[in-house]
Amino acid sequence: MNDNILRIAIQKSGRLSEDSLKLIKECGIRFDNGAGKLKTDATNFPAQILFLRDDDIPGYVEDGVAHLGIVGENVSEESNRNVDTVHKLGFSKCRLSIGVLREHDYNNVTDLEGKSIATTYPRLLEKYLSSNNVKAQIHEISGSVEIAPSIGLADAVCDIVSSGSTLLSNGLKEVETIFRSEAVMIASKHLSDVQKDLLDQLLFRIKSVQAAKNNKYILLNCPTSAVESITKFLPGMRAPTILPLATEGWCSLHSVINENEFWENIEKIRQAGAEGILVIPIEKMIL
Ligand SMILES: Nc1ncnc2c1ncn2[C@@H]1O[C@H](COP(=O)(O)OP(=O)(O)OP(=O)(O)O)[C@@H](O)[C@H]1O
Ligand SMILES: O=P(O)(O)OC[C@H]1O[C@H](OP(=O)(O)OP(=O)(O)O)[C@H](O)[C@@H]1O
Ligand SMILES: [Mg+2]
Repeated sequence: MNDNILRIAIQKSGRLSEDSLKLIKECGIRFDNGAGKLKTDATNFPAQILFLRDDDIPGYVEDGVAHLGIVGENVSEESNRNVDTVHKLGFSKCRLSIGVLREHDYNNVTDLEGKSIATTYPRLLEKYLSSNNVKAQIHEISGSVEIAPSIGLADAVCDIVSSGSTLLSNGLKEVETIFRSEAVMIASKHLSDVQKDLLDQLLFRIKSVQAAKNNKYILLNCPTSAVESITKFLPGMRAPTILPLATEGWCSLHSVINENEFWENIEKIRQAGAEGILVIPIEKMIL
């Protein structure tokens, strides 16, 4: 086996596929992923991409067949495989929740005592129930879980929820959240030194891509006298760039602004005297 390349397993087709492919491409790794291909070599980075069922990825990574994998934390935790979670990726956010029929008069988790619960996540469910001292019968099924109560297969379900529309359209209500998940990168515990170095390079690129998404480049004009108060809201990566304008007493200020604080800070900057504000996306941000 070649210890000098990174074999990265991603989901072949499903909820994680598009964002996983996009992330690898945004990291500048080029490869041909023609339809039906289950394995492809990167052309400009020592990596190979494997396209697999997501449930198989933690096992492949534990065995070292794949060195890295992108999966939901829910799948990684449920698999209980001996792998390292090296980075949270910020997409495919969802929760694992318990749902019961809407007409069920549910008060708290003890109402599940002696009930049957259909799920694809028996291990996570069992952990949650035993931490709440509840004994219920876990009925493991591999899909279409939300149908179970309406056909008499189980009293409750434990499945992935995002918008809640699948629960709603199957006559269910969400009563307990047992796990919050997002896509994560997992790594084998048996990487060679070269592979560890390649992983560091890849994580550096991923963090630069994520930082760029979370920040915007901002340019504005302001009276020179307002620079100090505006800078409080725009500290930049080190400090803002200040350039004089052709108009006496005015300058142009360039900085970065965090997406989460954007609207709140824009208002404060305007009140401090900024005008002609331009906000531009950043493609990569090297921290
Ligand atoms: N509705 C959703 N919104 C956001 N993320 C979700 C949603 N449903 C699932 N996920 C996340 O995406 C992962 C993959 O979901 P998907 O439905 O594609 O899995 P799957 O049907 O088991 O796929 P596979 O065929 O590869 O086994 C889940 O494990 C979860 O982390
Ligand atoms: O709360 P919601 O936004 O409705 O999302 C939740 C649903 O999404 C997933 O299924 P998916 O649609 O991926 O289909 P699947 O059953 O083929 O996995 C999950 O298994 C839930 O059924
Ligand atoms: Mg699966």
